[in-house]
Amino acid sequence: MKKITIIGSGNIGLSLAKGLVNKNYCKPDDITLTRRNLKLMTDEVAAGFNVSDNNIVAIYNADIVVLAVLPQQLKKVLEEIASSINPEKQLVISVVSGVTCEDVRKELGNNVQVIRAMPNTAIAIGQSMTCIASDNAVDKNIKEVTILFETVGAVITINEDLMTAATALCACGIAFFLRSIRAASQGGVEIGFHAHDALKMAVQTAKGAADLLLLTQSHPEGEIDKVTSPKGCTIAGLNEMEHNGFSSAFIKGIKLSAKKAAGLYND
Ligand SMILES: NC(=O)C1=CN([C@@H]2O[C@H](COP(=O)(O)OP(=O)(O)OC[C@H]3O[C@@H](n4cnc5c(N)ncnc54)[C@H](OP(=O)(O)O)[C@@H]3O)[C@@H](O)[C@H]2O)C=CC1
Ligand SMILES: O=C(O)[C@@H]1CCC=N1
Repeated sequence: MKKITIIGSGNIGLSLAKGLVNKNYCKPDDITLTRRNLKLMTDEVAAGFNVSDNNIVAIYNADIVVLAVLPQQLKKVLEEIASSINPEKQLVISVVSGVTCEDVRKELGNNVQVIRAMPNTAIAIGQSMTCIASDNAVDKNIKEVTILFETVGAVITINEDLMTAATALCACGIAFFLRSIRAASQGGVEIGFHAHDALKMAVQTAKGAADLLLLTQSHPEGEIDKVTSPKGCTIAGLNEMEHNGFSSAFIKGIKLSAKKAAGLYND
């Protein structure tokens, strides 16, 4: 089994580690997690992961090195590990937003194979939408990374210049859908349900909507047409939402996130 070192064990680094173990891609002992504040890793130690606050030592035996620190923290990490990476044996995966494969190679060396991956936090339960891209990785490595991320969700390979768009739509996107579920539950409370019931009803309704599209490959508007009875209450609510800018707000939010994602490295 390949050894994986994840540099930066925050929200997405940990979600990835947990997802890979939950889906039996590897055992906790195959994964080394790093962060500076090791005191916050007691749960991960108890779960059997290797932990370290020394990135150089942590990557020594790794086949795959995953970069999962904030964009603003990356340069320091790359400078630190540059002379310890072995381009012949080690593959680098970066999930860092707004940082190109070339940016990573500028610090690590031109012969290092770098693949960018953009997952979302549903990776912890094997339900990520992950986009991957590379400008220099060989097919064998792309395939290996595809298989890794397919064990924890769906994967699409895209051109690298679409990576910030993928960040907005999928990685940030999960927050947008979560907020819409929260908003639906708040509406539910106002029309008479207790909060926990309203949330459960909103969550299952959202899941049903997503599964309808996934399982039948139908178009959202086709499914909406089936709900909106003439002169009915659905079209009344839907049109009220649109008059208040629902679709427009969503689209504008995604566009702003994509713009912001592109500039994070030098922020
Ligand atoms: N959150 C998300 O949903 C997604 C995030 N991303 C990208 O993933 C990256 C991480 O995001 P996120 O997990 O949210 O951020 P977090 O702040 O939650 O995690 C970053 C982690 O990096 C650690 N860290 C910082 N500096 C170092 C260092 N020098 N060596 C080792 N570890 C270090 C921090 O711990 P400590 O301070 O203890 O060192 C922290 O645990 C970002 O680039 C983000 O753009 C991509 C897709 C989705
Ligand atoms: O908000 C962020 O910047 C990160 C990148 C994608 C999801 N979270």
